[in-house]
Amino acid sequence: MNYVSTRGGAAPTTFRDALLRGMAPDGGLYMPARWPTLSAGDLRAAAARPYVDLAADILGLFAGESLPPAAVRAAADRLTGTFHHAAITPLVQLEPNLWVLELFHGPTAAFKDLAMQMMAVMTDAALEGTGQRLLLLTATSGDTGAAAVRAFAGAESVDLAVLHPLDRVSPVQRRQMTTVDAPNVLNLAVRGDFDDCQRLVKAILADETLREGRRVSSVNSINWGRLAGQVPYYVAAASALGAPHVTPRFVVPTGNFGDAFAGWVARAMGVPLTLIAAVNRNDALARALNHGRYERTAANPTASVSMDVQAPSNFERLLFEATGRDADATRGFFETFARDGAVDLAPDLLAALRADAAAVSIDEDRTRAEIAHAWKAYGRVICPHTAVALAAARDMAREGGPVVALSTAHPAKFPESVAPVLGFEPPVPPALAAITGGKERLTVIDADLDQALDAVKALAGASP
Ligand SMILES: N[C@@H](CCOP(=O)(O)O)C(=O)O
Repeated sequence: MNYVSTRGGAAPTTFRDALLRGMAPDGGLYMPARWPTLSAGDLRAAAARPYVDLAADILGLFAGESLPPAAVRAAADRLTGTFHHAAITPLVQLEPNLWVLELFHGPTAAFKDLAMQMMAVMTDAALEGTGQRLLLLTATSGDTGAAAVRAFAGAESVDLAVLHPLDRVSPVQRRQMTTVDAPNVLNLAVRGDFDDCQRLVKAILADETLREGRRVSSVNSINWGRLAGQVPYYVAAASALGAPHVTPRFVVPTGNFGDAFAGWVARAMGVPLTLIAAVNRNDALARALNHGRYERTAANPTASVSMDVQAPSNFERLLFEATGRDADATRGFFETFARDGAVDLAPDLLAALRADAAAVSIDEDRTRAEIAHAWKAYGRVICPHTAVALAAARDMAREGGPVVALSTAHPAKFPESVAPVLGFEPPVPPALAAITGGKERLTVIDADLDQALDAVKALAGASP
């Protein structure tokens, strides 16, 4: 299985190399050269299989021969030891046509653990025997950073730099990242928003001087390894609902569009499903799909902090596909976007994008109302991100056919948003029980490439 860049200027490469690069050297994102397929029989069987078996098979399809099969199997098996639910991703029915897919039973109580735990094992395998050190970078609006710190803190051959927007992640998310005392982890709190952090990560990845003597990659969903690890739960859930004979709608709370794009991938592999991205009032994606103009604005703080994203990285993958894999058009689009901050979508391109995904924006009042409704109607305490998805999903369930809202994080990560609505604090799950005290370690920087590079070079022991 080969991987190609969305911008067409990088040589095709392997899964292993894509994993260890994070982004293609031409600034594009890696995509499989062709989509592996699941047969109708695979889909019928998936629901009855243990999640880790399904995950191992799907990861194996993407890894090809570039990683030993035993490493891929060990990556999937890691979920058994680290998740607090036997089903790993339980699907829970709320109403006749409405389900939530619980993705928060991992060690940091967010869906990011599903792929991140597997990436840690695959990364070890990819580095084995190379004698190389790997510098990993991640931009986070809260959940990815926590999952990355948990997965890579103390890793022998890895350094990890996590950039989060200062004061714009929840206190629990921040402490999950900053109270871990590991010499290979650096937390940078950036005066800016998530998009500034992601821009800095992409710029650091492009810095050739850092690459002397080490590999440099990212554990954001720009890395294909992250997306591959998020495909299995779509397959498992669709199969449980009757695929291939049923076409469920998945409503995905969306920030960087990685989770939603993993759903797109499942469909490309043969899973019948419809994709709806639910965003908060940071609605660049919804404006693009609904009004035809992709425009970056500063991110607004919301209760669903992890979705405070206005330049979702994986829109590039969706656009690449919607252009019929036209790398020149994709490169041109994102160069214009980087320069002007806005691009109008041509009618045929917009139609192709709309055939792939829909998007709805849920405001803060509806988010709070949905948290209240979920408690009153179902006795469930949900996080603000889940509330954004569930608000949209409930509307759709009335139209008929199965609708699944992805429940991406545990509410105890966001007590400051949930408690004022419900009048009580969300119960704390085992994964979060230990995160109350502890000294915090973080360095505050401006949204400035030189400051970020200096800090990252100090972590990696590179010459300034
Ligand atoms: N929602 C994210 C933002 C980064 O997303 P990713 O899936 O690209 O890592 C977060 O919580 O950090």
